[in-house]
Amino acid sequence: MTHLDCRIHADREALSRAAAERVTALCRQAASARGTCHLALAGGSTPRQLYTLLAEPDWSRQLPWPALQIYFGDERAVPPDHPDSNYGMARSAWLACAPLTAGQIHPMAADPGRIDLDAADYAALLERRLPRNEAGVPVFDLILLGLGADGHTASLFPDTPVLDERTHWVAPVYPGPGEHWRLTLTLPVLEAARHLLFLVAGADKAGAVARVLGTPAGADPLPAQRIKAQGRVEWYLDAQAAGGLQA
Ligand SMILES: O=C1O[C@H](COP(=O)(O)O)[C@@H](O)[C@H](O)[C@H]1O
Repeated sequence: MTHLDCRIHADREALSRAAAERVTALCRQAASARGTCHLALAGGSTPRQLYTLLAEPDWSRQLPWPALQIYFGDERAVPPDHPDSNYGMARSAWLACAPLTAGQIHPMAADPGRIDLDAADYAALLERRLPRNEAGVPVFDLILLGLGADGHTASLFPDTPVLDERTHWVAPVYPGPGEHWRLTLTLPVLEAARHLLFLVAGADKAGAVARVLGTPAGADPLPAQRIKAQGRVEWYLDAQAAGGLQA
């Protein structure tokens, strides 16, 4: 990865406040430089507190609302009101009270019965709405990401074929028995983004963080280690998640 930048915060609360400040600043920068900010949200437990903060008036008034276009980095094939829906979580924590029109929010619809078509539809949406780089890859201004204890990011799981996907911008993933099918942005899209912001909290992530940030990629890199970012990558960790890094 290039331009690696890692910040360690005392706890989840401090991490979320710092991330709210950074996300707000990056959205404002994109809006003033290019008129639009194409922002992809992460799901999972870590960003919920960030979204809740962004819904508060002090943060909300700083966001360039008319310029925001909101997308998702990954999604499970569940209805929006399902507890595992990334869109459902972002909607209840933030988007439901945001001054956005429906046309500014782009949930990643995923239905297990037509998952390939859903992937193609979301990729086509990205091609229509986002600027593209010289290789034709849609370019986000900012993608928020998390890191699972197993090293997955977005829904790029270790040892799944999606890690080799270079020609489709959105792909289906089946993480394993008992799991929902998912859709995810693929590595070329993460790599083309202007900014990637990883938010990682909790002691269960310490091993994955130490491996991704503290060791060379080696022969069997974790999904997050495979990202050859063309833009800037920033890691916001809490002290527990950073616990395996050398001081
Ligand atoms: O499965 C997922 O997990 C990752 C990490 O989530 P967290 O709960 O450990 O914060 C998340 O980034 C991704 O969007 C989600 O679908």
